Amino acid sequence: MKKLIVIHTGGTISMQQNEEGTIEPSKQHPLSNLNETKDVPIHEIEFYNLPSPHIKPEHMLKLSDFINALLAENEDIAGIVITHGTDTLEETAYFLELTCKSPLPIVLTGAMRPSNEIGTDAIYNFQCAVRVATSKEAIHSGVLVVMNDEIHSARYVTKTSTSNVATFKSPPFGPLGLIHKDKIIFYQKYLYSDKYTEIHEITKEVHLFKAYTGMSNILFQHLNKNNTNGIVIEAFGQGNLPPDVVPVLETLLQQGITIVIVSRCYNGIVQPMYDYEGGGKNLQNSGMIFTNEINGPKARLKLLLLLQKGAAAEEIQSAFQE
Ligand SMILES: NC(=O)C[C@H](N)C(=O)O
Repeated sequence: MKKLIVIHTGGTISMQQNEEGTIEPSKQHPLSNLNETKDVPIHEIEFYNLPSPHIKPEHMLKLSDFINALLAENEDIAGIVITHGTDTLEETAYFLELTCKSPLPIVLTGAMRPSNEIGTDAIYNFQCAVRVATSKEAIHSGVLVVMNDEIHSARYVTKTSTSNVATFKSPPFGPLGLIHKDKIIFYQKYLYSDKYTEIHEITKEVHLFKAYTGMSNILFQHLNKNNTNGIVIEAFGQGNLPPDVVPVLETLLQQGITIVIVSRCYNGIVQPMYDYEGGGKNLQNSGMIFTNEINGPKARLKLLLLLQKGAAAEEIQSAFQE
């Protein structure tokens, strides 16, 4: 029988509530040796024990290298479950989507309440992730996130509530599938596929900004080609910015800094519709790249990987059109 690999990285799912009611990392992983989750042989690895706000792209790269090597060297693996803090889970999931080669299920899960708190979702989410990662339907479905009886794709999933257990949603299209008591059903097929990106280190700097009314150019003025390789901006609506920031952004473009525009709306697409100062048409004419269906943090990771691999301007442009 093929085995399941479980990789723990930390987060609330790895923590315990103490007597004061606050949540802290625990020495012994609370989900280790859980008999009720083990219908398949499980090989467990404590890769990190980090709250997810401590996770950096460097950690993600190490994890992705480890997974690629593990799957290349072993034929007896059915799938992989990764436990992770929920704050940045969607970023690690998308990084793995961009950098892991295998069609085998890679499923991330986490918890909003630690395993010793009333109403914990830790054990249940873990058990569901194990079921999905060992299901045939999950093969060739991209990197998945399993929380609260739902299966989401790494590309679309996002954390929407600070504390509710039903926090993970895929705003544009909903979950790919649902986990029922006796079966797992995929209701949507994941058609999209980001190209595999191979990188070996992280040295590039990509910054993320969010547009707001009266946005000042003060922050952009501190950027230059010596401290910045790329910028992602969550722009207004269909991809528009306040006019005041445009001249400084154009200067940065002239220095060879790549600028990618996503929307700060979580539904709909960006498109160069408006032809006024700061309007999308003007931004695109200046050389900014528009991209859809990924949020700011994910676009930032994608740009980081593309720049890191040394992709030329046309390759970056077409990767963001995928
Ligand atoms: N629910 C959680 O896991 C949140 C926690 N702060 C983390 O991301 O590590």
